[in-house]
Amino acid sequence: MSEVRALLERLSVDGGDETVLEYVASVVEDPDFEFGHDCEEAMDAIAPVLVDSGCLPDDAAVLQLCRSLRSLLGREEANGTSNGAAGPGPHTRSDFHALERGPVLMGELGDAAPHPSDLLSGRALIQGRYQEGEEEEFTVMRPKDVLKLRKQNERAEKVQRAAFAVHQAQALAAMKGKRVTVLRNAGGTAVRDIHLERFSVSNGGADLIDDATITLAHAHKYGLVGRNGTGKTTFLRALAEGEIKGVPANCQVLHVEQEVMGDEVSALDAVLSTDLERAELLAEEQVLLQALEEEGRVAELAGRLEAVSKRLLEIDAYGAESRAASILSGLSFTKEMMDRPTQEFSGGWRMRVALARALFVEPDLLLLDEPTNHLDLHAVLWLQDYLIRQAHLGGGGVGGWGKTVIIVSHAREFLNAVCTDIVHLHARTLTQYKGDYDIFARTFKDRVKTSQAAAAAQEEKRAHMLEFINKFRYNANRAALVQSRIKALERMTEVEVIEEDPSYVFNFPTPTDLVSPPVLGFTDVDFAYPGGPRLFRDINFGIGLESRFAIVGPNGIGKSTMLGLISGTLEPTKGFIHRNSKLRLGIFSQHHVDGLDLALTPLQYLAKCYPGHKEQEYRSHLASFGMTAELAKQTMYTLSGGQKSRVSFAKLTWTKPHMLLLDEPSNHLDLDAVEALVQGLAAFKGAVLMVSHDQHLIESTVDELWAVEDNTINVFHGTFEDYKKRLKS
Ligand SMILES: Nc1ncnc2c1ncn2[C@@H]1O[C@H](COP(=O)(O)OP(=O)(O)OP(=O)(O)O)[C@@H](O)[C@H]1O
Ligand SMILES: Nc1ncnc2c1ncn2[C@@H]1O[C@H](COP(=O)(O)OP(=O)(O)OP(=O)(O)O)[C@@H](O)[C@H]1O
Repeated sequence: MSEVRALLERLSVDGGDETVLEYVASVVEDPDFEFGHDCEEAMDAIAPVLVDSGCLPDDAAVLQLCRSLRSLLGREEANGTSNGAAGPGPHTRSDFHALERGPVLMGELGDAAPHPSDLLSGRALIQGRYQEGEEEEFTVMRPKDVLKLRKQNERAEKVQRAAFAVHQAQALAAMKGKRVTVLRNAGGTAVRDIHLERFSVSNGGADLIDDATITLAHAHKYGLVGRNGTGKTTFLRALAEGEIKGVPANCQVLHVEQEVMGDEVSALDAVLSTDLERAELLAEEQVLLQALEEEGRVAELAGRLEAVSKRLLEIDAYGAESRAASILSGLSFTKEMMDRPTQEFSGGWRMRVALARALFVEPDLLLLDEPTNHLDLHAVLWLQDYLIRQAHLGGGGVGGWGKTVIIVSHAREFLNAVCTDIVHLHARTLTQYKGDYDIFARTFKDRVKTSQAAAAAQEEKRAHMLEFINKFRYNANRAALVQSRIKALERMTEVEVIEEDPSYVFNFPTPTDLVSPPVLGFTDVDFAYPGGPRLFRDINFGIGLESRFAIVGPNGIGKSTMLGLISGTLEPTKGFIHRNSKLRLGIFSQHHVDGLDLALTPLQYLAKCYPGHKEQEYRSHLASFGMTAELAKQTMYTLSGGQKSRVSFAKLTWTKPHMLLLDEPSNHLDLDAVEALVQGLAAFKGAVLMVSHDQHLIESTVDELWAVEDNTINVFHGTFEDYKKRLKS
């Protein structure tokens, strides 16, 4: 261990956090690292991460550490100004939080700014990359200043990366610490309605819900809807973490947000093991039976064995396995998959295990966060039926549902099928509506109209009164009337205007060049993953720039694989795929978030992916997918699901592709954004190929359905509704 690392460990609370200390050591040991005047720069770089991770209690402790480190590394300041008493450092934790909004960007450098992308991407002014005609837009900086700025940006990026590492470590620890258990009410009063009164929710300094009050009626199914980034997920988290008052102490709340941790336990056991009482009783039964057999202690053990067996029957312990299996099967697990260790499943499938556990546990309040995003159409239809059917059974208890559910979802059909009520998060308030999504949408529209009409009428009335007052103000005969108008005017209360959300536009740029046919064609293509079964055989088709189709098919049949073959990320095992060398593709993968560098801001990310442009270009491109200037500067791990999707859209369209390959593009997007996507795709002049189970998106954007079945792909002659019926049957 280096001396620096040892010093860090010695001065940290409880020896510090491994990841954080490694990071801090690597930062300060960098020969280019500058401590700055009285360790100012060092504080900038390491104080936030050390304090936020709990390694050091406050900035004062970090300042002392910085001074010790500087002396250890022999980087004392020449004038020796640094030996003052320890006190609060010049930089505070809020500086660090400000960094979550990105490092200093060029817009903040005023006229002295060099070409922004050169700095964003950490390159080039030094290499003399200015293009002709651009000189008038900025004053050329001295190379020394550019280097300094570049270093600042690099340092800021390092801090962002450390913050992200800490965030991930914390999320992992929280996930490990979560215990999901079937709780049985030991004679206490069953949980009925839940009243949440006067609560507020914020995240990273953003106020998301302000002084809201709602009642969750027992066994109702609530759809929680609202624009991307309004705070739905944050609200559910706060509810699950017990941060909102009003949830009774005996109310079990379960939030299905993250997949289960992968280990050697099978999917079926991962579900069954949530019933701790059952597991313990079964184990005890085994021990008792064995003792009876081996030691013959009948008189001593019979009583306990009888009690254990009675309780096992009471809790339907022997029916649990078939119940767990039927849930997993509904979520598209085959028998073989149920016995497979969870560590062998992808994130999406482990998410389904988490969902299966929650359905098995039947908590008093179940919180589902965009459940349909992880499911294939078959599983979505099953879940929909499961929640409705079980709800109608009512009453709860083993086998029944009848518990309260809040579902965050942007899937209109799903919300309509399942929800009894809608909770709308809008303008930092929560409003409850009876009925399904469509009823809510109509009612909300009416409320907006009515409130605007009432406000307009009020305004007109006010204007009339003012006119009267002004006209007769000096008329003694009308003095009483004027006085009464003034009083009435004072008494007039403001009419609350419900603002509609501003409309979105998604702008898919039109390619500036054309590609002549043949654009893309499959000739006798076969495909199998190494060691896997053959997924496609003898596939032949062509795609032009006017093609618009959705690939449909049951789960695991090969839809995403087909998109991979079309895009060239997968090679056929036999046959040939022709792709015009001029063809540019824009690919939105189902797991697009995995491709984002979450420690960066959207601006930094675009500049890294496509260097050599002005900051304003990146900004306006991000804006064309609804990313505001604020969001463009926020580190991406702090963005909501829908906000991250927008960054992916911005990235894939930067090159002005001729063909869009979209795998579940509407997942995470709010309904208005899906509408913007529909309009954007309609206006797009190029090919659109998608995999989706979003009925509205499919019906409004593609001309054909291509169904994958029996190792081949064929045009399906019928609507998506027809296809759904076929899948259900
Ligand atoms: N550090 C931060 N600084 C500023 N804003 C933040 C920070 N962290 C989170 N936020 C904001 O808080 C909000 C959290 O959104 P949340 O994920 O709860 O929204 P959501 O309604 O679930 O969105 P979606 O529909 O896209 O899933 C987002 O707008 C996000 O940008
Ligand atoms: N990289 C891989 N290596 C091996 N097998 C894979 C790989 N990716 C997918 N598979 C398998 O290939 C089959 C087809 O997968 P694919 O993801 O194309 O199906 P899909 O129809 O898109 O499914 P979904 O609806 O779940 O997205 C599945 O059985 C899957 O387990």
